[in-house]
Amino acid sequence: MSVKDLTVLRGGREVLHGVSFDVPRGHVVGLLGPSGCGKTTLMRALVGVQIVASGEVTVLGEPAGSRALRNKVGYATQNPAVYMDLTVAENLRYFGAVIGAPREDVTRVVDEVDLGGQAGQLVGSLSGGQRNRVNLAVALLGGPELVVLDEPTVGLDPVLRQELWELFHKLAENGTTMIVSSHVMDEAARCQRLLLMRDGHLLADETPAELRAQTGTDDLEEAFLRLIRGVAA
Ligand SMILES: Nc1ncnc2c1ncn2[C@@H]1O[C@H](COP(=O)(O)OP(=O)(O)OP(=O)(O)O)[C@@H](O)[C@H]1O
Repeated sequence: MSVKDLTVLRGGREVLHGVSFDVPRGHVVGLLGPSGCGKTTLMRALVGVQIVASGEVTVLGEPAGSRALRNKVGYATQNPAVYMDLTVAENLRYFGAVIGAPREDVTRVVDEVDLGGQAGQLVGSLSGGQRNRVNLAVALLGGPELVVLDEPTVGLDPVLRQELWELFHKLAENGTTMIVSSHVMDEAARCQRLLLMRDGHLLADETPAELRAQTGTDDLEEAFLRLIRGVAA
């Protein structure tokens, strides 16, 4: 996947200012940065639903959003986009049918997000964290080659967060590229690559080890702050 000189305007204001990076397949990539820095906008451009002012976004060798990518890219938005008056399984069967996923995929993704016990429950009656996991399960239907997840671990307890990160790595080991956004730096250490953003600019594109070495601290939150101060200096 490659992004070249991507500029995006939202509400008449430039919110991404010429962002460029490459992501190799089968990596877990963290997209990190403070609220409002442009993470969601960048993710929208990757899945091809964002109007871009200029630049190029290429996904699995195709222009982002092209028809050939329809079944190859999974996207979970920050706010769950599932039907409240359907059960977990009904939602997954419905979205699976839309993208032509095999029926047995429903059981697989329900297990992956650990919602086996809630499969027959109405989504409207689930907790916020469980609802987020239904949203995540939808993104995993059909076994996409690129999965883009907007803050998938918000509101989850530490055990579940740990399990989801293990799932992301398992999927990546099988060749899926995972782009996962977060605004909490303690998730950064769980990623193989980090894209650090601030105010619509990409500040860094490196591994956690490289970031630690470059900034001279083991604490990734502090590393991010040092990077910002360095850029400002
Ligand atoms: N529909 C819109 N109209 C105008 N401005 C927008 C719109 N959507 C987003 N923006 C602006 O674009 C910038 C980037 O927003 P974006 O949602 O990409 O940030 P983010 O890093 O994902 O934030 P968060 O972590 O809070 O979700 C922000 O300044 C935001 O106010």
